[in-house]
Amino acid sequence: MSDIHLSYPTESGTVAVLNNASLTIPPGETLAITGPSGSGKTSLLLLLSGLERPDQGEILVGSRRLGDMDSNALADWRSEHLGIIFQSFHLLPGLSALGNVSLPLEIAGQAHARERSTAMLEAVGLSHRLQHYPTQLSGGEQQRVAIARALVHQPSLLLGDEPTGNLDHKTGEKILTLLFDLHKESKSTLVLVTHDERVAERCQHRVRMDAGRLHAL
Ligand SMILES: Nc1ncnc2c1ncn2[C@@H]1O[C@H](COP(=O)(O)OP(=O)(O)OP(=O)(O)O)[C@@H](O)[C@H]1O
Repeated sequence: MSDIHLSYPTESGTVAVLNNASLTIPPGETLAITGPSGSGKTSLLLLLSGLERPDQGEILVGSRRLGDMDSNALADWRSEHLGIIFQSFHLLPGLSALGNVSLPLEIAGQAHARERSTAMLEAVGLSHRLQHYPTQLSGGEQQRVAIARALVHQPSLLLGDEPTGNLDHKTGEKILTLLFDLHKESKSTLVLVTHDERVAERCQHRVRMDAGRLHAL
C-alpha cells in the first residue's frame, strides 16, 4: 500500500486515522503490526481486506488493485484468497461452530465442506464443540472457531487482529504454532496485529503504528 490516507466521518467531526501510510509485505512472508490502542492497526487490516476504502492512496494485493474492484469483485476475491480473524470474531449466532466454519465453503460450492471444517475445528482443539452455538462457547473457544473459519479455505493472505488475545498461554502457543505451520506449508502471507511480544518475535518483519503513521522496526 502506498501513501494511504484514511479518515472516518463522525457526528462530532472527521477522525483522521491513517496519514500517508506506506507498506510493502513480501508475498509468502510474515509481518507483525504493533502499536498503541487507537493508533490505526485494525483500520489498516480493514483496508488490506478491502472492507474499508482509503480516502487517498493505492492498495495492491498480489496483482490486484483493490481500488479498481467493485464490492462484488472484492467479496469474490476475499472468499477465495483471504482469511480474516477479527478481534470481535463476527460469528453467526444462529449457526453452530461447524456451521460457522463450513458456511463460506458451502457458499463457494467447495467439495467436502463439512469434513474439511470438522478437521480444522479439530486442529484448533474444538472437536468436542462442533455442534455448540457461539453463545454456548467461551471467548477463547469463539476465537478458535473464528481462526478455523479463517484458515479452512487455505487463504493466500491471512490477516489476524490479536488472534490469540483471548487464549491462555498454552492454547495461544498451540494456535500460533498452527498458524505458522500452515503459513509455511501453503506459503501464505501472514499479517498479525498484536500487543504480544511472543507473536511479534515469530514474524520476519515488524512495523509499529503510531498515530496513523507506520514505522519499520
Ligand atoms: N467506524 C469508525 N468511525 C469513527 N472512528 C473510528 C471508526 N473506527 C475506528 N475509529 C477510530 O480510528 C482510530 C483507529 O482505530 P483502530 O481500531 O484502527 O485502532 P487500533 O490501533 O486497532 O486500536 P486497538 O489496539 O485498541 O484495537 C481510533 O481513534 C478509533 O476511535
